[in-house]
Order: sequence, then C-alpha cells, then structure tokens
Amino acid sequence: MDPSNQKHFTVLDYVVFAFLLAVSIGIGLYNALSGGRQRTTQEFLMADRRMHCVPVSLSLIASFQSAVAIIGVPAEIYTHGTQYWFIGCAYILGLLIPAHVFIPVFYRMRLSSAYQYLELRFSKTVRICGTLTFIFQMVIYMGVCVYTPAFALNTVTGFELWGTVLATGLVCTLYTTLGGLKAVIWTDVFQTVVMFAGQLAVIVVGVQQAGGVSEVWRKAWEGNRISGLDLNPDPTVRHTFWTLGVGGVFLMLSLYGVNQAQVQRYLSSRTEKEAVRSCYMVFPSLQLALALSCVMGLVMFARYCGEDHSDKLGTYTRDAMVIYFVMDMLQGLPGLPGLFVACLFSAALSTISSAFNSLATVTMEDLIKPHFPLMSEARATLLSKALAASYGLVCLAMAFFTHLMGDSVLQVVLAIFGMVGGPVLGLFCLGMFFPWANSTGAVGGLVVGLSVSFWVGIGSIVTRWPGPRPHLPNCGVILLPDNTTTAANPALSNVTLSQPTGLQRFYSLSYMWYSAFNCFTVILIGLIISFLTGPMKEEDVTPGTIYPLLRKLLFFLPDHLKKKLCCVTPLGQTHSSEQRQPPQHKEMNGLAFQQEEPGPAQDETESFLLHASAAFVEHETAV
Ligand SMILES: CC(C)(CO)[C@@H](O)C(=O)NCCC(=O)O
Ligand code: NA
Repeated sequence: MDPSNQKHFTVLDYVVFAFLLAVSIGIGLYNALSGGRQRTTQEFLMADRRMHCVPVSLSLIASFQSAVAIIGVPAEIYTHGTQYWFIGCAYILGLLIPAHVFIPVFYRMRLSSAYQYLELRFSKTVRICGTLTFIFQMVIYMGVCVYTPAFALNTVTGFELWGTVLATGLVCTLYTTLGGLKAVIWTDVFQTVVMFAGQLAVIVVGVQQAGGVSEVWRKAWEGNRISGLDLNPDPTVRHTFWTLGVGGVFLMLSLYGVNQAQVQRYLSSRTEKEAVRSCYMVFPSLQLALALSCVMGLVMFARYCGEDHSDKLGTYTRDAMVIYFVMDMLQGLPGLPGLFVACLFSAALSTISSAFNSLATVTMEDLIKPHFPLMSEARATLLSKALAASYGLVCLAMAFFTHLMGDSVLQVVLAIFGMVGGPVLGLFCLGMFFPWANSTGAVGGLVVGLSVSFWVGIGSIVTRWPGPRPHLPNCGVILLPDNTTTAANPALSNVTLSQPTGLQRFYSLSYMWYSAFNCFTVILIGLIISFLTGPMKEEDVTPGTIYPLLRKLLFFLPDHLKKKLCCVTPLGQTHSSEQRQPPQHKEMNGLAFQQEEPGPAQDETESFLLHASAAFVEHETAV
C-alpha cells in the first residue's frame, strides 16, 4: 500500500470513537449495579422479562446489522447497481410471519431458549441438534463481525488490525458480562442511533460534494447503476426480484423468526403484544437502514465514476473501498471520520454482544441446566457470566480464522446464514406446521438438510473460486454481466459466463435461495422419514407446539370441511374455551398478561395456543 495514499485521523476523531466505547461500558456498569444487580439468570439472560417495545425493536435491528452490512451493501450497489435494494420487499412477510406465527408460539410457552421448543415438540436429541447448529452459526458469524471493520480500517488508515480486534472483543465482553441482556439491549439502542448518525453524515457530506441529489442520480443513471425490477425466474441468477424478494423472506425468517438472538428479545418483552409491536417497529427502521446503505453506494459511485479516482480504488478490496471513499471524502472535516468509525464499530459491537449473550443463554439452558437440575441460582448466574466471557474469547479466536477468508464479506455472511440458518428454520417449520413429523424425521431431516446445504455451498466455492483475478471493475457505463452466484470475489463475476451444466448448475444456485432451499429440504426429508417410521399421533403432540397452518390457509371453507381436511385438531380445542385463559397461564405471566384485551381479537389459533402454557407446566414438573 502506498503510504502517501493512507488516510489519517485527528484527535477529535479518536475522542468520538473513545466516547462510543466509554458509553457502552458505562451502560454495562449501570446495569450491573442497578435493578437486581444481575444476581439471577432471569435478569442476566432474560432482562427480567420486563422490556418495552422501543428498546427491543432497536435491539432487534442491531443484532443482524453489523459492519458487514454497513460496508457490504454500498460495495454491492457500487459494483452491481441497486437490484439488492429489492430485499426490502422481503421485510414485509419476513417480519409479519415472525410476529404472528413464531412469537405467539414461543411467547406463550414462556421459553428461555428457542430450542426448548424442539424438545417439547420432538425430543431432547432434536433440541441439542438445534442448539449445536445455532452455536456453530453464531461462532462463525461473530468472528466475521469483529474482523471485518478492523480489517477494512487497517488497509485504509493503518489502524492496528489486531489491536482493534482485541479492543472491540474485550470492550464487548466486558459490558456483556457486567450488565447482561439489559445492558446488551440498551447499548444496542445507543449504538443503533450512532450507526444511523454515521451513515447519515456520510450521505449528507457526500451528496453535497457530488453537487446535489440530482447530480448523484444523473451519474448513477448514466453509469447504469439504477436497476429495474428483474423478474428473470432463473434461480442461478444472483440477484433478481425472486431471489431477493422471495428467497429473502426465508433468510429473514431464519433470522427474525427462529434465531435465538431475536427470540430472546421477544421473550424479554413484558407482554406478548409488546413483543409483536417491537417486531412491527423493526420494519421502518430496517427499511431506513437499507435505504441509507444503498444511497451511500450511489453517492460513492457518483464520486468516483468516470474520474481518475478509480485508480486509487483499484488497489483495495471491494469492502475496503467503502472505507477509502468515506475517509477520502471526510478529510478536513474533523470529527466526522471518527463518527463513521464509531458507526462501523457500533454496528459490530451490537452484533457480537447479542451473539455472546444468546450463546451464553443456549449453552446454559440447553446444554448445562438439563444435567444439573439442582444448581443454585447464584451458581447458575455466575456460570452464565463465565460463559458470556468465554464466548468473547472464542470470538477473538474466530476473528483469526476469518483472516483467512476472501473479500466481499456480505455475500459470505448471507450464504452462511442460508447454509446453517436455513436447515434450522426447516426444523422449526417441520415441528410447527406438520403434526405428523416425529423426532426421527426431525433429526434425519436436519442431518440431510445440512449435508445438502454444505454440498451446494462448498460445491459453489470449489467450482468457481479458482480463476484469474482481474482488476476491480471500474465504473464504466457497462454493468457487470452478473448472472453468476459468485461475487464473493470480484474476479468471479467475469469467469463463468457460459451456461453451467449438470451438477455445476446445481452448485450455481443463487446464495439468496439457500435459506429457502435448505428449509424445504429439511421439511421434505423430515416428512418422508416420519411417514416411513410411523407418523406422530395427534394425541402425542404437545399441545401448543403446532400452528394450524392448513386451517388458517383454508379459512374460506366451511367448518365441517376444514375438520375433514385438517385431520389434526390440537388438544383441548373447544369453542367454549375461546375466551378463557387457563389459570396457570395467568399466574405465569403475572400482571403482564392481564393488560391484554380479551375479546374478539382472540381468534381460534390464539385461544388454542393458550393451552400451550398449561401443557408446558405439566411437562416441566414431570421432568
Ligand atoms: C439481515 C439483513 C439481510 C436485513 O436486511 C441485513 O441486515 C444484512 O444484510 N445483514 C448482513 C449481515 C451483517 O450485517 O452482519
Ligand atoms: Na449490529
């Protein structure tokens, strides 16, 4: 790297950045010393289940919005145009379904870990399989999250790489371990605000320097970066309306529906309504986050398009390019580079802190507690804190492995979400929507699903990654002919232009389909194995674990026909019980549930789901 090209920070920039770290630690300390002082697992892992919807919703966005998206989305828009923006369409169903299917089922069972559901519905084995898969996914993810901003910053500014990794990892471990979930959620709130502020500052300055909104638009338009709706049905095309708008729904479901980091936030809400409301509130904020990062890509394009700047960019990876752009533009505006760096690290910190806390929760609830039912609360809390801190160390180790990975980290992360999160989503769908599925089917489905998923995922890497490494595509008028799934490396988009055949076609499935494809594999294999080994009987299924999907979809049919078609009636489903809450339920949710308005809002599904809690109590006491 040419040192004369390197960007530098002023004192004010360091102050802004230090402020972010100090406030985060402060919030951790405050939550360690206030409230119940983090002396129970209920407080440390579940925030006492007293959270309001506003902090929860901001925290929900923060969980999966890391520096990977902050850097990756502008880089994607800069090179391939605005097609990726259509992923915003997937947010509609991707949040409505969690709000009205997953949250009611999980919340009413009063779970701590989402994988507890799998034991209630299937068996202990399935629960452990689900937990281990989740741990695997999050451990890889958090390594990428802590490494990405540090690496990008290092190549552009010479910021010490491993020093930055260490500082982020340790600060995050500190406040997560001190303040538990409350600290994680409240730092998320602060960090999300910083994240938006940083992006907004870059855009405002960028638009101004580019000569106004219309100028940015004109350059992007002439540079062919404004994409229309691509309705090409070919599943191997990387980004189309179908891969983003439909495939994206499954990606969103695996993250916002069944991922422990998010489920834990729903469960920490004071009421179920509050949890649903927080899920709704994610929608506008997530659209805003997407819009900001897409616009940033366009502004960047407007700045470098057709000018000799692109030579300077050529030496960087696509991700580092974004940092270069920001530093280049904000030079001479003291404090603003610092604000952007704070934005980047806010995004990273909020994601890894969620990962630490959710990993500590599942390790405690799913792997340790079942073997030590008599463990005292004090000891369990201490152990949970030790677990949160240990995952902090694991994260640093993973950052080192990420070092070995390629660039364009956005696609890598979304592919991992699809490869590992997709099969887990399938497992939950199998349990919730298919009463016939049994435990053998669930385990078999998951194993086959993960195998196929890694076969395709690794296949796509092996068959495409080798090849020439051309110079970065410059911002000429011709858009990259991008009909491959492999922009994980900019070189790749130029490699495979001939139509793939046979297995290669299978490997070239768009990474945006991974979640959906893997989810359906698990369901299909799970059902086949279940029918071969003897499907589950109606009366053996724990009530409240099934969501009557078929009945809901056939809402237009008369009652007697529905009964015939949907052979499985959840236990205890009677019309007279519709308005009644089982006493156990009320007691378990304390005051919280009494705030819910009874009456016509409660439909059939909700009424039968109420039985879930009763069944859960019986189950737990029997154990
Ligand atoms: C989860 C989505 C797809 C929602 O837009 C987005 O936040 C994203 O692209 N995340 C990438 C992963 C990350 O930022 O760590
Ligand atoms: Na984040």
